[in-house]
Amino acid sequence: MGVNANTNAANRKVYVKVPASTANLGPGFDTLGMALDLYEWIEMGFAEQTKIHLFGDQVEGIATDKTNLIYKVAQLVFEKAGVQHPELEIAMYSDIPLTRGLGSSAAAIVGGLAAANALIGSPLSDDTLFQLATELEDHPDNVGASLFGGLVVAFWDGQRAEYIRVEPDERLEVLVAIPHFQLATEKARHVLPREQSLTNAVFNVGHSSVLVAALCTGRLDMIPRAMKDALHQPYRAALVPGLAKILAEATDHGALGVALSGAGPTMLALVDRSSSRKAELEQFLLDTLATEQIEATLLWLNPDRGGVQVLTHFDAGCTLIENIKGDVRG
Ligand SMILES: Nc1ncnc2c1ncn2[C@@H]1O[C@H](COP(=O)(O)OP(=O)(O)O)[C@@H](O)[C@H]1O
Ligand SMILES: N[C@@H](CCOP(=O)(O)O)C(=O)O
Repeated sequence: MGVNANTNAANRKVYVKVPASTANLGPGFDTLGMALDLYEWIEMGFAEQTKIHLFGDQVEGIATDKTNLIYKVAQLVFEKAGVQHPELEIAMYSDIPLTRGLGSSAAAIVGGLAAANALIGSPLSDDTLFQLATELEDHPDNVGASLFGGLVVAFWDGQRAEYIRVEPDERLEVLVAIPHFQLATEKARHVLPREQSLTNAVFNVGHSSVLVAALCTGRLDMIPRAMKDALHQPYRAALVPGLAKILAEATDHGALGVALSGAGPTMLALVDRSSSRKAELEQFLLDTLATEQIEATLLWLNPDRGGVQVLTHFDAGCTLIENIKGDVRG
């Protein structure tokens, strides 16, 4: 994370850009995450009175008072650093859809932590931010990916989270089908059984291990067999019409592997970017969801490799939205 620190300026502002993420990648329940090139931007500065401005289509229902998640995580950073800044001006623009399994809450947490830390001169290390983010999100897969970018293999034992970042294979492209309905992660976790069989545990340890090894060694041919799960997708399929068929058949239509993205309802296919079957895969996903009367948006994405970025080239005279349009998105 690059930081432009100037801690003394009361009118100082920082800007961060934070990627969306897909968690689990099938068998890696709560342990495998990949950052995606879909972003949220946050501007944060000190203020006399707290003001929160939200821009974009993906902000419905987000609080604009001190209950806002970004405000609250910023206060955690200040507390941890031993400073007090109760009044903040925050602006946020996001392209990450809410409650769809693309890590919007993790992006808000990571973006809020990174912005607040940069605002006070970055006293907290990346590892401290990762520990804080994992505790807040309750699992390290999304937050690790949004923080560090790329593919993050992680675990959390309730005390500490550990991770290894893996560079995603250049050949990997991602197709997501984002249904036009929301599914809160909390609800999708409630359908999971508290206890699992040894058979399921062994199935997932094996598949997840081989999937990680395949992703680390460029064995894309192994992804179709390794990207299978017994711990969460079978239970969550009841919440996402069409998921069971898509999981069973997408590899027959050109996907390397397919999974529920995070807790859903978005479905994600890994695709070899040189594949000649992209249109066939798109049609299969749309037809399957249409049969279930599910409207969905398809998006082609790439892995994000940089994770959260503290931006230094924003124009302090512009609003966040003007900056994003002008400088970031061209
Ligand atoms: N930018 C944001 N600012 C504040 N809260 C946010 C932001 N993004 C997400 N959230 C909170 O996170 C919730 C979605 O989290 P969750 O159910 O885990 O879904 P997902 O992370 O898959 O999008 C939203 O309903 C909202 O409460
Ligand atoms: N491992 C978690 C991931 C939730 O991700 P989200 O993007 O849906 O918030 C889970 O599967 O519950």
